[in-house]
Order: sequence, then C-alpha cells, then structure tokens
Amino acid sequence: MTATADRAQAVLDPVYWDYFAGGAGDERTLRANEEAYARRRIVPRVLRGVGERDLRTTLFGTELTLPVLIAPTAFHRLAHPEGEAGTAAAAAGAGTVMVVSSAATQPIEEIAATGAALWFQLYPQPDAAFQEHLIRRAERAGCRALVVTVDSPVFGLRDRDSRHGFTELPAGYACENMRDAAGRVRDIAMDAALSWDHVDRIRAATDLPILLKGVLHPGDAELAAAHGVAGLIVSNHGGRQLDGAIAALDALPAVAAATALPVLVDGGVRRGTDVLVALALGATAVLIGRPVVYALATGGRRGVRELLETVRTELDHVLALAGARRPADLTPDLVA
Ligand SMILES: Cc1cc2nc3c(=O)[nH]c(=O)nc-3n(C[C@H](O)[C@H](O)[C@H](O)COP(=O)(O)O)c2cc1C
Ligand SMILES: CCCCC(=O)C(=O)O
Repeated sequence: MTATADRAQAVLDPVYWDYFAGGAGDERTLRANEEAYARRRIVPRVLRGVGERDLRTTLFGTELTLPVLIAPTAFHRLAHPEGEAGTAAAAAGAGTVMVVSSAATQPIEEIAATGAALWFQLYPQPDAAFQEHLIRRAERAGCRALVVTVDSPVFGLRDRDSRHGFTELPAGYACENMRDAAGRVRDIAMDAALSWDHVDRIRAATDLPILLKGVLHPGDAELAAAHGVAGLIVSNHGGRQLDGAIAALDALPAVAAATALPVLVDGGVRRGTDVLVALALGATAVLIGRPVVYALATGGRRGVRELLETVRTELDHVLALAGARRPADLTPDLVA
C-alpha cells in the first residue's frame, strides 16, 4: 500500500493529494485506523483441512466474489480522467460493489453503464423534496442499496484543505448527482439538526435497503435496528470528521455484539490480513477508501482492478494460513 500511496502522491496535484490523503485536526484518528490493524495479531488454527477457499459473500441479495467493497469517496475525476466510471469498471470486473459518493463527478447513469453493482451514498438532505429526487434517480439508475452517511452533521475541519484554500471543485467539475429537478447542481447540505426522524423519512421514501454509515457507538446500533435499517457501516469517515474518534476496528466488536444486522467496517483496511481481522472481529464485509483513489490516480481502472485482485489473493492466502475456508469461518478467537 505504501508504494501505491507514494506513487499517487507523485502524480497528483499536491492540493488534491492533501484532500484525498488528509484527515481532520491532528489526524490522530486517521493514523489510529491503520494502527489498530497493526496492533492485532492472528492466532491461526492448523490441520483444518481447509482446501480451496471460497470468498463469496452475499449482501442484500447481491453476491460479491470477495467481502471487500469500494467505499464512497468524492471527486474521482480529480484523481484520473476515467473518474468514477473507471472505478466502477474495476468493481464490475472484480465482482464487487462500488458505493458511489454523493460527491461523484460523473452522472450515476454513466457509472451504472459499466455494469457494476452499485450502492448510492446519500448525505441526508434537509430539503425533503430534493432528497427524494436524489433517491429516485439512484433507484432508476439501478442502485441496489442506499448508504446514508450519518457522521457528518457538520463538515470535518481539515487543516490541509484550509491551508490550500481548497473549498470547491475547479471549473469543469461538478457533483453531477446533486442536480435538482431543474438540473441545477446544489451544494451538499450538512445539517446538525438531523435526527432519527430523518432516517424514518428516508426509509418511508424507498424500498431499497438502507445502511447507516458512520456508526461507532453500540447504542446507535441498537437504535438503527429499531428504525428499520438493514445494515451498518462502522466508520469514522477515514479520520476526516471527528479527530479523536475511536479507530473503526476498535469500535467494531461492541457494535457487532449490539445488533443482529450485518455490520460492515471501513477505515485503515490495507491488506488481506486486515480483511481477515475485521471479519474475525464481527464484520460481514469491509470497504476500502483511499487505496482505491490512489490506484485510480496511478493506473485508472486497471490500477483499481489490480488493487482488488491483490487484496483477493492476499485474503485467500491468509485464510489458508489461518485455517479458515470461508469468511464465515472466522471467529474472534483468531485475533489477539
Ligand atoms: C477523499 C475521500 C473522500 C470521501 N468522500 C466520502 C463521501 O463522499 N461520502 C462518504 O460517506 N464518505 C466519504 N469518505 C469516507 C470513506 O467512505 C471511508 O469511510 C474512508 O475513506 C475509509 O477509510 P480508508 O480511506 O482508510 O480506507 C471519503 C474519504 C476520502 C479519503
Ligand atoms: C462535500 C464532499 C464530501 C466528501 C467527503 O465526504 C469527504 O471529503 O470526506
């Protein structure tokens, strides 16, 4: 991973690099996400007759060839001219799901034309009619789930971006999926007044399964189930929102214990061993953010495909070494 990050930094405009790589505040949580994986050790089982591994995982009716999804990240055209469609083409080739950001720089219809299985990430919007318009568009484009990001009542304070004065997209780029009924691009609203009522409203507006992204507290996992949510993503937004927040991996066990819903996790997943550890500690699948952007920056769709295939190979390999045939065989006792 480090090599890819270095290569991405070398090809990217320094302002964009800092936007992609950076986090909030002192970037403590950003670092903590990776450190939490580095702290864990695997306690393998032997002589389990594992044989051929089977990495397939089904989520809300979609079969994935590996339990690794592409996290929603903004502005792919700033990383590479192929943009989100390049990332989606790689997801389709690898047989996994891409979660498309509200801040994608290409229309969802063009991203969907790659044939990829897509979920749409929605920042809950205070304007109910506008929000419903966004949801309908995602549905019509064939998105199979809504990922509602709930960790952003206000936007994170990111020192690197402030230093550069990076506050809006350059000319020629837009958040193409934030167009209203009149075709005008609206700013993504963040609203500190949002509450569980808003989740109820989104649920009433769609039959798509709803995942809440950005849950870290087990009490919120219990509430999510009570509000009819289909799944959770344990996440601190890659350390870009609340600096000082608990590392995603450290939050995972208590959230998984608090709910019967499928629990996904993102933040700091870099290798097959990290995937194994997250699954053992209660995740049904993981998502990867920055490494995808870096791979896109350096190699377009081919780069992203290569990244996914590397993670697949690594996960297959470490499952064998740890004595597990499939993701469901992984249990917390395998991690110290
Ligand atoms: C450049 C960048 C843009 C992001 N944009 C979004 C976004 O639009 N919506 C969202 O819910 N999360 C967004 N995230 C957070 C990711 O979905 C994810 O939680 C995080 O990147 C995972 O950590 P990782 O980068 O360590 O893998 C973004 C993250 C990055 C790095
Ligand atoms: C308004 C764009 C939001 C992108 C985002 O979520 C991030 O940069 O972390």
